[in-house]
Amino acid sequence: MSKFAVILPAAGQSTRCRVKRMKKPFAELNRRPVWVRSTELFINRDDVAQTIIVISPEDREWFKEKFRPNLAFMDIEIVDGGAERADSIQNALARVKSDIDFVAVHDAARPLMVEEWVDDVFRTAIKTGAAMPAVPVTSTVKRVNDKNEIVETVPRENLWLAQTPQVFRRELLLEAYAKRNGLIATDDAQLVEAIGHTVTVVEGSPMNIKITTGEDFKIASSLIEALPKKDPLRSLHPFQDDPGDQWR
Ligand SMILES: Nc1ccn([C@@H]2O[C@H](COP(=O)(O)OP(=O)(O)OP(=O)(O)O)[C@@H](O)[C@H]2O)c(=O)n1
Ligand SMILES: C[C@](O)(CO)[C@H](O)COP(=O)(O)O
Repeated sequence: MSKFAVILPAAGQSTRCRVKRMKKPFAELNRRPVWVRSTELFINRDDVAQTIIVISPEDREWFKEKFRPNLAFMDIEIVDGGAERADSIQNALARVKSDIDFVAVHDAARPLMVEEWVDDVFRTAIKTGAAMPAVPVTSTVKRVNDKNEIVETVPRENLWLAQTPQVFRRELLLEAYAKRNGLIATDDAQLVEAIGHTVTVVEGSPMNIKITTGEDFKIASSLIEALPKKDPLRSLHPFQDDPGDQWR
């Protein structure tokens, strides 16, 4: 069985969204912290051998104290975040063990992923070396200037919205970050593309939203009940190399 490390970036400043003055990964979504929802998806998987959460240095001691009960039951490493998301990932990547085959990077601010969707991305990454979920753009796309005037209608054919977890062979992601040269990439796939490696998209679900604003909390709260329920028999047979399932 391939061994995966999971990196959960949770070190952002959450400038677009504070809930009771708390940064979004630490706020509660339907009575459970966002970061816990995002982490528990991975921490109990048989194929996940290492879990790292990235926390801003300013939050580190507070985080360890506030979530001591949760952390007590999780074999999870806390790494300091950086100024940009890519800096945070780079810090965590340096701690990934050498016997890890694949690295999955999943925004702690995306608490609505479900197990079978993760299986699909993991399975595709095993086959291709690099995979990520995305959803096709379904609305018309406009480019707008700073006066809110439309300057262009962007052709939306073959445009997809990237999501996470983004999953890469460990050596590939290490090479991509080693050649980053300070590029402020907004996702990890961009760095892998930049070194010429194909990244395969797995069609995802629009329900796998990233909590960015307060409105997203309301959307996420209502979506939780709509998520596919976990198949109780699924965990008895972790995925093998069966044909890639389509997202339900
Ligand atoms: N320097 C950073 C920036 C972002 N993130 C994490 O990357 C994910 C996606 O980033 P985003 O949604 O942009 O979060 P913030 O940067 O906190 O949001 P904002 O831009 O509103 O400050 C989040 O889980 C965030 O905590 C991180 O670990 N380190
Ligand atoms: C990684 C990501 O979630 C893919 O859509 C997105 O790029 C994160 O961007 P952010 O500005 O750091 O939220």
